[in-house]
Amino acid sequence: MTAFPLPPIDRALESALQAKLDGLAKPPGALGRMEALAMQLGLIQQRLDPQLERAILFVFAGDHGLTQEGVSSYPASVTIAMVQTFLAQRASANAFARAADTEIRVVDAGVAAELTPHPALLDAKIALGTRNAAHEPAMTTEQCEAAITRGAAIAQAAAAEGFDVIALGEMGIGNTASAALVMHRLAPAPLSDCVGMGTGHDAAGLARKLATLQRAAARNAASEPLAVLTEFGGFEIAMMAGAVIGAARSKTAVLVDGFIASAAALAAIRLAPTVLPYCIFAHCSAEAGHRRMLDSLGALPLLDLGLRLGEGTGGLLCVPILRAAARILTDIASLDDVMRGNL
Ligand SMILES: O=C(O)c1ccc[n+]([C@@H]2O[C@H](COP(=O)([O-])O)[C@@H](O)[C@H]2O)c1
Ligand SMILES: Cc1cc2nc[nH]c2cc1C
Repeated sequence: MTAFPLPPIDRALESALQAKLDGLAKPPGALGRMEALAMQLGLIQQRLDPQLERAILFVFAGDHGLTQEGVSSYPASVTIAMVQTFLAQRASANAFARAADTEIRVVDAGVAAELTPHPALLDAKIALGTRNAAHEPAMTTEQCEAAITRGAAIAQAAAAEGFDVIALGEMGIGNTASAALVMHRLAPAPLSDCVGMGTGHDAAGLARKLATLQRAAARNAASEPLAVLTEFGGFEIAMMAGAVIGAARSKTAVLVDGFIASAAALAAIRLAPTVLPYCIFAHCSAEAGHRRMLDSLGALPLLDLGLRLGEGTGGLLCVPILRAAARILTDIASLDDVMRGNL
């Protein structure tokens, strides 16, 4: 399993969607990028009247062996503590999810502890954290493939359940280091352009993180997406990459959050370039490499609010924007009807 064949999105409806958008009771193009978003949703769902009401956020959680090198300013134990916080409905993502009327499920992709079962926790654990990518491959090829397959299955099941959009969030201390290595090889871009402050480093911490990642990168020259994920990825990153592929297979929009979720989308796009039109990039994170990563995909994020939290917080803020975009095509009268008084 190293190929993920997916036919290109069908653009046959494009001209009918454009004609419908142009015929609504507003000057053509006057809703700016919201119209492009409406078009994207119409093409994803293959409908002139796309529906976008039910949203779900999956928070993929995983631990990283790289934390043994001091790449994060927080201890690895924060990952499990935050998983408990999501389940207690008390994290930032929970607050934003309530505001966006969106369900959250937490996915244990590879947290370094056995977790107590919970109705909102999906056990998809590949292993108790990755290995230390500074010294050895983060995971085996089998683990990487299992994570991608599981992520795809999670997204496909959510689409079958009736969710109209799948938002990707993550939690994993050390995962900006892993995502930086993935970006370095897959954007590709010089490592120094991919490494940022993560949860918060001073200049010395940032220099130490870059030096550690240079050592990790020197260990292996992988440039194929599956090999890059195996060498440098995290279980939550590989699983989110799979979720992007699963959403695209299900013709379902996928809302990509910040730097780490985008690195997963980048890996999915390198594995299967035809998934790109299913991706909606929520925001540009304050993490240093994110703008360049988005540029390398030709992606224009919806928001730029200086967020650098992850958890899917940026994606959640975009859920109402997506709902409004779909309603352009379902709720607005045509200019013809307006001029004829046909309301
Ligand atoms: O989404 C982002 O752009 C983002 C940027 C910086 C940090 N984070 C979050 O912070 C954690 C990773 O930071 P670090 O420094 O431990 O690598 C992880 O839990 C992410 O959800 C997320
Ligand atoms: C407290 C805390 C919450 C987070 N949420 C996502 N990444 C995080 C990192 C920390 C440190």
